Amino acid sequence: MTVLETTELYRFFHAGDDEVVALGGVSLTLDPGEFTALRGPSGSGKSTLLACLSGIDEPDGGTVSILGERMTRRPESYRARLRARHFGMLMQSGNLFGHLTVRANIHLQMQISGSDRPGEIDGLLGSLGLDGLADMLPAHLSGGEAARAGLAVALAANPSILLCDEPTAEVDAATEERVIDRLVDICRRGTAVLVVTHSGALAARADRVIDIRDGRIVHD
Ligand SMILES: Nc1ncnc2c1ncn2[C@@H]1O[C@H](COP(=O)(O)OP(=O)(O)OP(=O)(O)O)[C@@H](O)[C@H]1O
Repeated sequence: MTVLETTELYRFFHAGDDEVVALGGVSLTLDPGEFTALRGPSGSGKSTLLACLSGIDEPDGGTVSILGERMTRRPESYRARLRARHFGMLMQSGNLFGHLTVRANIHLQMQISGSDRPGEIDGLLGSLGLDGLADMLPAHLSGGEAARAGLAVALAANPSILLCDEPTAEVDAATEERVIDRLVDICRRGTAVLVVTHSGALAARADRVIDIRDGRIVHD
């Protein structure tokens, strides 16, 4: 079964008299175990698309369905429930609570998603090159470490779909390979993974590369 399906997604923003078409009719499906890279220049609509796919933002037109259940045009509380149940997310704004350690952030996500496995936290961090950082507060991490800690939180949900915005920004090549290995690993266990990236190394390992320009898919 398709994990996520969108039909003709539109999203408009207004600044004074000007209208920006952030999404201009995006239709796509993501299947279990599929590793998809999403590429596009700055301002092409990548973050807007992730926000609409996850129900954080509501598109102005079109539908999003997760495992056959429509998410669009539902109350925010309904969308939030679907998001908690099915999605792992690493957004640009970050997804770590600043007053909790990395370990507590991951543990909280496990509890929210109903699979409390605290014994797996150190292994998860190790697989992302974050050994020894479990008891740090997010403010004490570098940008790249914070992004990977955010990815650990997203992975801890054991999600049906994982959405990541630039998970390998600010990391060296060896660490990037570890992160990509971890993404491939969760895909092989059935998660649909969609990653916004500018990384050639990541796109080369993806099953599928989607290019977006001016809010439209120009290559899939
Ligand atoms: N809240 C908003 N209000 C007004 N315009 C917005 C808003 N969010 C996005 N936009 C506009 O919509 C377009 C798409 O933005 P979006 O952030 O989705 O692009 P992006 O591809 O993620 O860019 P980047 O790679 O720089 O993060 C841009 O023209 C942006 O200025």
